[in-house]
Amino acid sequence: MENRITGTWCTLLLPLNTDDSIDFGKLEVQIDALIAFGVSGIYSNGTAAEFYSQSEVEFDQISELLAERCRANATPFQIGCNHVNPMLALERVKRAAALQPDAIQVILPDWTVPSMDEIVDFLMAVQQAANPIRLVLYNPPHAKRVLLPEEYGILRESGVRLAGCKVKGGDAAWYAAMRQSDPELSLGVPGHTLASGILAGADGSYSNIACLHPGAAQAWYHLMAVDMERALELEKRIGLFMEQLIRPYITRYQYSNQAVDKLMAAVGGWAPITTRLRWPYRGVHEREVGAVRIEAERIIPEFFPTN
Ligand SMILES: CC(=O)N[C@H]1[C@H]([C@H](O)[C@H](O)CO)O[C@](O)(C(=O)O)C[C@@H]1O
Repeated sequence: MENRITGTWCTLLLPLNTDDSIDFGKLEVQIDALIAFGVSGIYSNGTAAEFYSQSEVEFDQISELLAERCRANATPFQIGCNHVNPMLALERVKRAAALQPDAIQVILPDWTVPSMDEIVDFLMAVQQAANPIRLVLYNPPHAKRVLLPEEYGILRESGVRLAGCKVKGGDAAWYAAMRQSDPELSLGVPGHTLASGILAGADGSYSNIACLHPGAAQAWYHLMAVDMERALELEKRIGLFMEQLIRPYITRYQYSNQAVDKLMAAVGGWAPITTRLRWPYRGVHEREVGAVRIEAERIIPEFFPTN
């Protein structure tokens, strides 16, 4: 089982100046803070890191910085090579592979719905470009095509060897079908339900609540191994926090997932991250941060350690 991708994986979040340029100094501080918390791993360029609006030069700078800091500190890292343009995604994979990450993440081609044959063609080329670096398929619920468990089996039979997937998860039948399709696939699920996810058969998470506090999210992951009952009790309160304080920004005010991930980081205050998102997406206003923090501290004090 030692090859499985487990634990709490923390996303990078782009620190942006008021002209929308990236503050690389602050990004380095953020990466070093994540490393100091001893998290299971760090990844770049998911949705939360705003991969969809980076230039190729910025992509390279971010990947190189992450690789350099993680390698110096023996911290596992994955590079997101996601791009809605499959040609550019493939080029990103070639450049990222040279940095020797623990895995490379890719999304499926995502403008028109890809057929299964097209998906296999895409992933076979990506696999060859990444070799020997392993692949994680980032297939979120909002992807144009969300793969069914049996389709992971088709990928495997076609020669695509995925190390992991980053997905929404599902019920007991979904976990059983995934295991049957590809027993070697590490199942990475959302952060705020990780304890029940682990009970059901997940390996780890690409975690939203690690944005709130990476150290607390990691401690929660460790708690799952020693006292699942307490971990599940904390999950209930994390759920309350999400429902009461975070989800309304999405459902009522139409903010994006990445907007609330950055809001959580600003609320947690563990690194210099503001709520700003790159144009044209909107971040939650900074003035909301204080009020959310007061309420959040009441519900999940574990995420606001004092030292
Ligand atoms: C609820 C939750 O944890 N959301 C996280 C999602 C899911 O892990 C993924 O979509 C699989 O469902 O991934 C991100 O968007 C990402 O990697 O950028 C970060 C976000 O915080």
